Amino acid sequence: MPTLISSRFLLLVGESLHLRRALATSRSVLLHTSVKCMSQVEPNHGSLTLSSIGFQTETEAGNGSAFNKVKPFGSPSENLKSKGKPFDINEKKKKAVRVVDKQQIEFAPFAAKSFPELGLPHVLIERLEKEGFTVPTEVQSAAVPTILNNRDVIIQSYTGSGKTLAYLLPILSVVGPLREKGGDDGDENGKKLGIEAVIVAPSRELGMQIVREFEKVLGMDKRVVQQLVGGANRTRQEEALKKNKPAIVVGTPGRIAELSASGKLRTHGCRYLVLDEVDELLSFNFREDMHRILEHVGRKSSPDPNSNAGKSERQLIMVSATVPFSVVRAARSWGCDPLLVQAKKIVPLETVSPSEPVSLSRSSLPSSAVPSQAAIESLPPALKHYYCVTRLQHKVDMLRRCIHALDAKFVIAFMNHTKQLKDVVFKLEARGMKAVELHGDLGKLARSTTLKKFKNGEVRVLVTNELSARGLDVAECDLVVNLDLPTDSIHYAHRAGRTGRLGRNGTVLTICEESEVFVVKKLKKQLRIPIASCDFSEGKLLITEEEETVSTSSC
Ligand SMILES: Nc1ncnc2c1ncn2[C@@H]1O[C@H](COP(=O)(O)OP(=O)(O)OP(=O)(O)O)[C@@H](O)[C@H]1O
Repeated sequence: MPTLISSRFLLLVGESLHLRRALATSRSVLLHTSVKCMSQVEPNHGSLTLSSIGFQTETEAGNGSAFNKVKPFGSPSENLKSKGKPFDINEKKKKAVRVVDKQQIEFAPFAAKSFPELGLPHVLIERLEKEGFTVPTEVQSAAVPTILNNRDVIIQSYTGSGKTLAYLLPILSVVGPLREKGGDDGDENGKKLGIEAVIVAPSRELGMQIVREFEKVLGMDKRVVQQLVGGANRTRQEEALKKNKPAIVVGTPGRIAELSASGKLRTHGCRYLVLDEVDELLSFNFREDMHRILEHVGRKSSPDPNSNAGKSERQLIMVSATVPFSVVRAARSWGCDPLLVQAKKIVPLETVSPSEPVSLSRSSLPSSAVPSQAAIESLPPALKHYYCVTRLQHKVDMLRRCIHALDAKFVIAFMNHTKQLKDVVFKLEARGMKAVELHGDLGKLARSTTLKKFKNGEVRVLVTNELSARGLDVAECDLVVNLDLPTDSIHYAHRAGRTGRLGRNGTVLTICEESEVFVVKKLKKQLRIPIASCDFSEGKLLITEEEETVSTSSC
């Protein structure tokens, strides 16, 4: 349904882009060579510097074995080996019991290229090194040069693969104090250029997280980036815009549209418009605000409303782990000859058809598989998926037993209804497990304090709703639990993606009632992943059901 609505919205918003198309044709020749080179790059995990990204290797942990040789129980490869084995129901509960190892790295998504090879300014590379970013991820390696080539893009790669830096770095190469010509953030005459990049995200948390990522790279002058999220004091944001004259603003659709309509935020001369979690931004809720943003950001007003002459060269960057066809259609409508950029592939959007929204390698898929195709693409490869069955009233107890059995340290538990979160927190706390609730009804301050407590390890379990399913980046999160079933495979994938970030291992457990097992089996089929049935007994994870065949023929 949201997809349908979004597409209708797109048709309404449709705009002519003759000017940009003409310009893009000329520059596409330039791009061709680089795209060709990039698509030949093979990943080389040997170039990864683990210590630079804060991983602890098995060797460091005293195990003595190389981290990349570890194949933990239930890993995708191991589970696939069992495919086709007949499942003997009598063998139930007799399976070997193994404690799942913590935070191992199964598959690190790092590219063979280095940051200097991507064409970034020297001063920016120095900053990255200072912050411990030494090796770009595959999607960064593909996206950075493409964006630097002025192309409109959709960036699609699985959750936790570094999509934020993939657009942030090329923007900072052109905008702000680390840009190519260095010096200050003004033009040649030292005059401020106004807002040059607008980044839109669907939630305050995600907006704030993006600002932090910018600040991590910028380091020094925090006034370059201004946060414009809803729920925060609007007058203060207006004052900061006036005083600091930021080059980049990051915010939620409502607040950006509101400030734009009131004339306090002038974005007509803006060069970049980024839509992060674009599929979510296309939902009905954001329709009017997004309409305003798309019509005004980077659009110079012209005396003749039918003329494109006054329109500026805004570059459109759309980002998400899940790219359904509605996003492809949106990009075609708003962008100028956009490209689809994935970890190892860059293709023109024109070549993407409705039956194969983002993956050209899976062209044999029937159109009935399309809705879950976007979700399949978004799942980090190193996740392990389980489900266990219990009665409704025992779900929290099962959650607690699971946390103990896996010795999980950073747990995100998802529920569907805000009202129930408090009750779960209360039950966990009553059993001595520190927990906290996070949802949209909390004020901005309460939300950021809660997140801080979770991130710094003060609380072990974050009990939350769909609000946290997208974008939330807590590197150490080692367990995601569905206390309520997600509504579909896309929601499952985004929830699951809160763990297994940047190649780390992670576990996803769905706790359901007997009557809901068929939904889990449906998810398993749609996502083409093994979701093993399990139980928790004597502090251990027990696999209670052999994996059924998981079709990978088209993957
Ligand atoms: N090249 C890199 N080296 C080390 N760490 C990196 C690199 N790129 C990104 N990271 C870190 O990886 C984490 C995940 O990145 P990010 O949040 O951008 O992922 P994502 O693909 O946008 O995930 P999601 O789809 O869930 O929003 C962040 O903490 C980020 O700082």
